[in-house]
Amino acid sequence: MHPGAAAWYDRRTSRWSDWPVERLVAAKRDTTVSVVLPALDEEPTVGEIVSSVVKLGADTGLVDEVVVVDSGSVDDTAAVAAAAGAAVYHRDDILPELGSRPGKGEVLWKSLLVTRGDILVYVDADLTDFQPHFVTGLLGPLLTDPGVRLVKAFYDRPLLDVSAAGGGRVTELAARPLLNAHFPELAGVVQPLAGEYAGRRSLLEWLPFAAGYGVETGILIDTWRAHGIDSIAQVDLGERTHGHQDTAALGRMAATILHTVLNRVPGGRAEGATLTQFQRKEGVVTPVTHEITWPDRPPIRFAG
Ligand SMILES: O=c1ccn([C@@H]2O[C@H](COP(=O)(O)OP(=O)(O)O[C@H]3O[C@H](CO)[C@@H](O)[C@H](O)[C@H]3O)[C@@H](O)[C@H]2O)c(=O)[nH]1
Ligand SMILES: O=C(O)[C@H](O)COP(=O)(O)O
Repeated sequence: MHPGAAAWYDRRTSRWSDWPVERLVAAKRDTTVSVVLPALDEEPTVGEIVSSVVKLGADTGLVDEVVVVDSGSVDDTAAVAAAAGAAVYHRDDILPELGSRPGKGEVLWKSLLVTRGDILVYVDADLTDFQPHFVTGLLGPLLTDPGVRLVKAFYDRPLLDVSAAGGGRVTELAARPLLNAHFPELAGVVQPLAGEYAGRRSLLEWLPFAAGYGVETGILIDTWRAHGIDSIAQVDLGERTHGHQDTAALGRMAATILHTVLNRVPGGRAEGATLTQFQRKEGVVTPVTHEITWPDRPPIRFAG
């Protein structure tokens, strides 16, 4: 590992149990916290997560608002989330004059306009084992160290037998090799694609947001470039289970992440914005071309 990355790993890695609720309550004072769930057709899971975060807020005061940003769901995600106590916004209703692009990056970017927290905690809406310590663990380094601006989660994924402590397939086959090659100072980040992370508004409002599934990789690289490695911390949250996509969908995710990384390499540039995959249709192998990326959204400070 890059020596700077190894030293960072030792300094900036903690476990959720290092951050007891009482300590965080004492440290929070007048800092406000928004928990944001990006959601595309997550009706089966979103309600339970929202209820659990709302209860955490009511019990401890650590969460000031819970917001779901709907990414174009066709199921009852929005109604279920609202019934569970979230403020729900549809992506098309935020900055409507700019239209809406598909993907997760868009809704995280737009979430900055409908939340007011000094700290934003992002949680995926498809988790099947959400626990309140996902939020408290991510808040720990931010509430106790003013030098920390971004906190990434990592966890075991018990349903997969390969390298439970590692990331998913895109993490191991694309994101990690790319980051080690182009940004070796970030090689100590256990799960760069984790959808659970928290950042200061004062950081996030000044960053561009990469499209779709490039958003995590972009935020990580851009935070490191703007503020250095010690502005980032990571927390072991224990175990996490979530929905899984098929290989073709993950191929498109990997392509988006490849574009995000290459566009941040000095002098680098990814060509095109499409990925051609192949399907057999009525006995004939047929190319299918997907749009996989769009230009970054600019820092919301310049767009809102
Ligand atoms: O167009 C989209 C696609 C996804 N989501 C939501 O984003 C979250 C994560 O999406 P998911 O498809 O479950 O991602 P994974 O396949 O699990 O991908 C992993 O890797 C991605 C790339 O870094 C991260 O964005 C994810 O958070 C991380 O869990 C979920 O709440 C989705 O509903 C949207 O809001 N809009
Ligand atoms: O995080 C990742 O690398 C991708 O989302 C794939 O995860 P999975 O292999 O757990 O489905």
